[in-house]
Amino acid sequence: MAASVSGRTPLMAGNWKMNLNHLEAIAHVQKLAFALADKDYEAVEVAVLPPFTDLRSVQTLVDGDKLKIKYGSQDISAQDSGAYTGEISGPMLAKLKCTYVAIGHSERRQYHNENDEICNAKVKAAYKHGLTPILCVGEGLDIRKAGQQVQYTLNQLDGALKDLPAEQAESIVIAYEPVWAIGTGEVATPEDAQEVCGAIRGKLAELYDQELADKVRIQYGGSVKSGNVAAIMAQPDVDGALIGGAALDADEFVKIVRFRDQ
Ligand SMILES: O=C[C@H](O)COP(=O)(O)O
Repeated sequence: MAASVSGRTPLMAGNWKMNLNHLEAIAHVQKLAFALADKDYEAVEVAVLPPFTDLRSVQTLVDGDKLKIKYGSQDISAQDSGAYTGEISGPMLAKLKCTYVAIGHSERRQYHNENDEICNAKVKAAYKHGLTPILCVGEGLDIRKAGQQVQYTLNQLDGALKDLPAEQAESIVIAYEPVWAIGTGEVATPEDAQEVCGAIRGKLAELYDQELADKVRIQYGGSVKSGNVAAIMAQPDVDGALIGGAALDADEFVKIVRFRDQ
């Protein structure tokens, strides 16, 4: 897989949220696999984050057809096992050969009251079981209007990475998702994305060191589409995108993966 000038391979991840059942998931991944060619995977890492109920089907397809698409879950329990009704554990996700797990998505923070402490425990649970976290951070509209987006987002980062050793932190993926841009069609400008993604890299250098910070991939998320992805990806500290709505359309997702062609 080829890396960019930065040395970081871009990661395009489709977060399906609560969409597509397991049969639709198979059809969708087959469509992606048919459209994507070796040259796409050489330039970009491609991943999907389906609902839990789809993961076994996606695993069977990816394994059986030896697909290069990676997959992961949208959440993980901080616990390994036990009386936690409705939760899905790290060992279960590892058994399904998930590569990634999204942690702290703003919808989890908003609807399930997940705070930085919970995100921190989930990040540690992911590493404990060999899963790579995609840690989501980002400010709401009120914070943005107050001009506090950088400080707010860095505080979330700081909290979620508490006591995380460098050997783990160096492989984490951070997704900067301004909440006001999620599912609204209101995309942050490339400069808005760079401001916070650059600050995230700076914070990683402060918490660890510059070498580690330069390895970490930082995605932008929030109304990413084929028409705006190239300008966002042109920013020096943006190494991919976490795509919601547009990832549900296979043709559109493939165009996003091929952002270089635009
Ligand atoms: O995880 C993905 C983000 O929440 C972005 O969603 P969106 O592309 O539908 O705005």
